[in-house]
Amino acid sequence: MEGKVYIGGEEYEKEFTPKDYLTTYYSFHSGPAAEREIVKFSLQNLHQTFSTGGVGGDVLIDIGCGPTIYQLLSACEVFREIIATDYTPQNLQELQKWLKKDPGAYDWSPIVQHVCELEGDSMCILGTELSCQGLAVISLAQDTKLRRVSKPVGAAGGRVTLAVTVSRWQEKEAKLRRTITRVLKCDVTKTPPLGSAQVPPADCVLTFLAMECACPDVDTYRAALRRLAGLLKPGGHLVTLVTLGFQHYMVGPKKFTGVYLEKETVEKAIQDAGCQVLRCSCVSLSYSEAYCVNDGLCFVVARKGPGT
Ligand SMILES: C[S@@+](CC[C@H](N)C(=O)[O-])C[C@H]1O[C@@H](n2cnc3c(N)ncnc32)[C@H](O)[C@@H]1O
Repeated sequence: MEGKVYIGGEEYEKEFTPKDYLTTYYSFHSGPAAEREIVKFSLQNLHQTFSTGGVGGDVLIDIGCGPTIYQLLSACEVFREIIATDYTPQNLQELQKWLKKDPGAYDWSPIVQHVCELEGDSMCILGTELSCQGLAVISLAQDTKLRRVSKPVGAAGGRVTLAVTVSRWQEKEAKLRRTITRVLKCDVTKTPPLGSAQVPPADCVLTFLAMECACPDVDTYRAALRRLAGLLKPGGHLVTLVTLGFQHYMVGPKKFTGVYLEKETVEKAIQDAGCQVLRCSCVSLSYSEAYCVNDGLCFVVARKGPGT
């Protein structure tokens, strides 16, 4: 219905179309620059957090994962198990399609390749035979893509040594598929948020762009963050990306709203949930106006206190 605005929970089940959401916000190469820059900001922060940032462990729970996997590409290198959760059944089905390599699954490969580049791909030195025409022969494993070959760094006795950079994006996809062990329903407005599902205390709870959509007001947002902190081990990390000044966003022709948040409200809610903010990076990036009205983004890493 024209002009209708939807809000978290049940309306997502009726109105949210995963493919519309994915093509609008995650068409990495072919979509608008604003959406691409936001994805790059997310991937850069996630890469930093899960490589040099010291966040890792046994279990990561992604809350409000939607139909997306980009937010888990760096984490899958440093967690034994990832539990992906969302409110909306069709989002969980879309995620399952990707996990099962269904032919209709969304193609995440441009984003996976970008993460592999952030991680430096892999540089290897190959000793290769020279062919009778004097060309170096390089054999690559089936799941690697050649990115760069340097000038020879050495040559002796019919063999030449080359520095080669290969992209291992398919290996990365396989690793993420292995690491996501469970896909569960969640509702952050309910206690417990994962219903009757038994999950171990998490080393990390990650939630990207979901709480501001799931919660209609600040009190609900604050209560939801307390529930998320309740899923963490003492000393575990909360990693979140929040749309600041959020008013609404479009999923195909449907308009969804949520809670308008400022940086201070986010930080205070995290602290009052028993977590210490370790890092808070806010940027003035906004989505294309036709898709989403917001005023910047905030990436936060926080740690749950020992006695909470
Ligand atoms: C904007 S999407 C974010 C999806 C994904 N995390 C991303 O980064 O693109 C918002 C998500 O919040 C979820 N959501 C809505 N209400 C919720 C609730 N009560 N509990 C948990 N998730 C909810 C929706 O199903 C949707 O997947």
